[in-house]
Amino acid sequence: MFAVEVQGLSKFYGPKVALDRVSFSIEEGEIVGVIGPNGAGKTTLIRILTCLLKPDSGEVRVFGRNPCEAKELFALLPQDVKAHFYTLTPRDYVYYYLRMRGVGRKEARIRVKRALEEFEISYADEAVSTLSGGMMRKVLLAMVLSTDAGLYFLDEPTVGLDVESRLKLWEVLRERAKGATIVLTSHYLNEISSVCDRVLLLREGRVEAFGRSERIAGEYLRGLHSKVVVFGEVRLDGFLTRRAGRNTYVYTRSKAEEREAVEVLERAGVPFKVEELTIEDVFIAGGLDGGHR
Ligand SMILES: Nc1ncnc2c1ncn2[C@@H]1O[C@H](COP(=O)(O)OP(=O)(O)OP(=O)(O)O)[C@@H](O)[C@H]1O
Repeated sequence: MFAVEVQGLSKFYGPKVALDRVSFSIEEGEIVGVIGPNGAGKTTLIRILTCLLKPDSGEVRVFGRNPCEAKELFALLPQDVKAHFYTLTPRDYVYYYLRMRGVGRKEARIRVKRALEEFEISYADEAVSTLSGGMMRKVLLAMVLSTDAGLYFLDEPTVGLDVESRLKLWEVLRERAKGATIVLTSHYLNEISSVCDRVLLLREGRVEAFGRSERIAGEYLRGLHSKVVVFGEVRLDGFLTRRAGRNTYVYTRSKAEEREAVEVLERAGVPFKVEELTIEDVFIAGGLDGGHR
């Protein structure tokens, strides 16, 4: 049985199409990253899969059931949690969440300890009103992942997390995927491709691609060979270049072109680094963000 199955799913907000005949299925035990530019429909999709929003048309199945009848089988970390119980502590959050999901007192206490340790939450007994955004995000992650759900939906789990916490999360997710399915959205494209088995690329409400990130990158970046990251502003005529803050990305089409770019940059004495193409380049060089593909 598929963990998630979606057929011809569409969702409109008034005249606006948020999801347009979306179809895909996710195997049990997979980690799938839903990616796409702002407004692509990622959150709308997660909300429909978790019974927070009704689709206008199409079929949605979570472990073979309507999502609203499968709530005990999945756990959700929403994109933004607007209201908090300010006097409660991280320990209370995880504990009461588990109790609400029917876990007994003793078992809940064991799992709270494990979850707080797993995410290295050293502030477990402080009121959540004193926590920073990133600290709170970690608490919510520990809370959601403390359950033994068969399926986790994590909408932007890394927002506000520092690098170390992000890497920790990827490690926890890889471990958790040994017995569960995980669907997550994130804007950290390179990290998402290292943690996810497959990525679902949405654009303007449609499935643009679904598969291994290397395959998608290969397909969309056909004709490109490598990326030269130049630490500064340069103009290289005849090359596909993109400005990235203080850096310039120079895309080469062949090994010969890469050598040519390297020689020019060495002669000019500009520092640079040659990198392999990744899924992030699909957005930067492939024009998915700019919509001119
Ligand atoms: N409540 C709403 N009312 C009207 N339009 C909405 C509503 N929610 C989302 N939309 C529109 O639907 C489209 C998809 O939005 P959604 O939030 O699903 O995108 P997203 O991919 O999650 O974006 P982001 O990366 O910015 O979080 C967007 O064009 C958005 O403007």
